Amino acid sequence: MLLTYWRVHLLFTCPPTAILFTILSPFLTQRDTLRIVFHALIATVWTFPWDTYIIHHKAWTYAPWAVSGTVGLVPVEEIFFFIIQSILTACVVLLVTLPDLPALALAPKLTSGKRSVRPSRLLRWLPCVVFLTLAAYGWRIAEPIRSTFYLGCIAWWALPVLAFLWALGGDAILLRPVQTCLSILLPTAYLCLVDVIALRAGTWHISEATSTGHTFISRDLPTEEAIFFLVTNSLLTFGMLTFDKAYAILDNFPEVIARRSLAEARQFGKTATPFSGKPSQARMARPGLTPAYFSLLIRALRVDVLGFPPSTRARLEALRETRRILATKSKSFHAASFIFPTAVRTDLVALYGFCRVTDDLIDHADSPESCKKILQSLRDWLDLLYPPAHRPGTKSPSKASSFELSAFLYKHIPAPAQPAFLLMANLTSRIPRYPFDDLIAGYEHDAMGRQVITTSDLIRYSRWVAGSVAEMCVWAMWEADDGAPHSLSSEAVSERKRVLKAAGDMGVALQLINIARDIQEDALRGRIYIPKDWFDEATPTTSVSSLAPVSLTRPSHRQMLFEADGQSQVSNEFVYSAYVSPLLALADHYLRHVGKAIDSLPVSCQAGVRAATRSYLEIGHSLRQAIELEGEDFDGRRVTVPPRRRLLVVLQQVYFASNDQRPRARSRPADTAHED
Ligand SMILES: CC1=C(/C=C/C(C)=C/C=C/C(C)=C/C=C/C=C(C)/C=C/C=C(C)/C=C/C2=C(C)CCCC2(C)C)C(C)(C)CCC1
Repeated sequence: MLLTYWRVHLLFTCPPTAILFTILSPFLTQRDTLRIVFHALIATVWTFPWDTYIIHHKAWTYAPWAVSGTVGLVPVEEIFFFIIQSILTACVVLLVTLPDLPALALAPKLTSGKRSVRPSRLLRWLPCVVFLTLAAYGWRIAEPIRSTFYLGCIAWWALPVLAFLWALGGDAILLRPVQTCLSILLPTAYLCLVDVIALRAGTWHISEATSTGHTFISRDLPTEEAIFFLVTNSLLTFGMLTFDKAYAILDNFPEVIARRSLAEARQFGKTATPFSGKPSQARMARPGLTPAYFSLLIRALRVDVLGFPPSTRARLEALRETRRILATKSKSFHAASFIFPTAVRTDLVALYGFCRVTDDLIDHADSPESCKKILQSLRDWLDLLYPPAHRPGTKSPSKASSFELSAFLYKHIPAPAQPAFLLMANLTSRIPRYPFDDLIAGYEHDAMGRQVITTSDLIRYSRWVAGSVAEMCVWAMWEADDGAPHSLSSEAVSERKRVLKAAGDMGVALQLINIARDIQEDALRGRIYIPKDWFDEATPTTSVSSLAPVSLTRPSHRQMLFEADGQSQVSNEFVYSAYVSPLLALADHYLRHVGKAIDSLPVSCQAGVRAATRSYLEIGHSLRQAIELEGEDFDGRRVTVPPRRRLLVVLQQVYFASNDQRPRARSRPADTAHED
């Protein structure tokens, strides 16, 4: 069977591209699509005239039976090749950089004190000089009658663009050496293999007169072809990573981009007010093949990262440190964050880092007084970040300067926690104050040893500690949504309110599952979150009796659990199932509207939220299974979900979640008359 040019594509270039595209599709953002389309376009525009020129000089020829038609001298299949290779390599870049935070590749880690910037400047400019020199040499040797024609043509055609890309993004590319090498070498190796197959089948032919005759690895692979794929994949990889650099600056350090107008400058300092639309100008630009968008990207790329002002540099280091802490202390969160688009991921790292370190500060406080001091410091921090609302007739309160913020941190917050505070300060333009206040109220509840008396106390507590965090995440997702409208209609505002309510409910549900899993562990730490009145046989409330009908009448339950406080172990006679099941039923109640609300989140975040929620719900599922099997003998051990099962659930949610598989309540308790 003759291997026509279309067959080469159908058999060898389309399938891997389709597979990679399908793997990536749940994670693709508008920006990614734009990057891919841009590269396919520019590859075609840049390569077509050059290809016409080398075909004209017969550097390469194609068998007439192998092509279906031509545009000028160039076969249509060849034009398709420019496009498909761009998509293939762009997908490889996206895949290998999926777990990255591109902001961290903006500048090398600050080591002891001030580092010399000379080596980095040298590395940024030296390759440009080398590329341009080689391009000039290529121009000299690219005479049509010489055996160096094809090699020379590749050099003068590709190397000036490589030099340009290196000048724009070389510093960021250098800091991602593994990702860069993989993105270039994997498609290069594969396309060389395809090339060998096509050359052997006679689909196309490289002229002996205009090539050096050297081969690489295989006898059938001319060195020029290997170099050709190496440089084209380098062009695509450098281009993709340079876009990443621009986005990292726009998303994380918009203040360093030259401000053009006073209005724009004001926007940078604006704090989020509920539903005011998108606050930051730099993030507001909608991706598109428009001059305005590209001029914004170029402005970002013109920033000298090594010359970042100290406060910006400090934030970059804070991000690095917070990410390091999360990667060691919270592996599952760290892994789960890969599912989110990078613009959201940085904010989620900042949020989670802040929650984690503030929780640790409270947990490790050595006395109730120091606990109170920490709580007060947290509130003072919020006052600095969110000046009180401006009242008519009074002087408008101004935001604290970065000097004031640093001075506050230095005085009141232990050094290891400071990076997380610094990062969180960057979120105030996207997340309003109220969920942070709620979180602090939750900390206070724990720190002051307050008791959970009623079901509504339990729900309020769960809203404070978990619902608040879920709402913060939703705010971060909206802000990073590049497809969101710039001003919101009244329907969009009510939709957002509904989503925020559902996010709060989801936080409550997940916290209830957490409590159900950790009853024993919490009791050993002196914390009991089961409402006290669930133990009270004398006055069972309607809702409690419907939720926990089985063993509330057992005389010794209340005593046993509360006696565990301060003792070394919890009695084995405690009937855990009597409290775990109602807690799970209550969680189901709060999950009722969650699935629908997830569908209203920015599309690029839906897979991540679904996967994170679903894998958490698996804990509830495992608890239920244990209770179904063991009944009243269930001993309250901390159930875990095996990593394989978790991975499966995540994959299923990311790739196959249909409406009936999305996170939702299992069943509705008979009586769900909870106050909340
Ligand atoms: C020839 C030949 C062939 C093939 C072909 C092909 C396949 C091609 C491809 C090609 C390609 C695939 C190319 C590519 C290119 C690319 C480029 C050229 C790029 C550029 C870029 C840029 C320039 C960018 C820039 C930027 C950024 C990055 C950011 C923002 C801003 C700006 C826009 C500035 C064969 C083997 C068949 C046979 C023999 C011969």
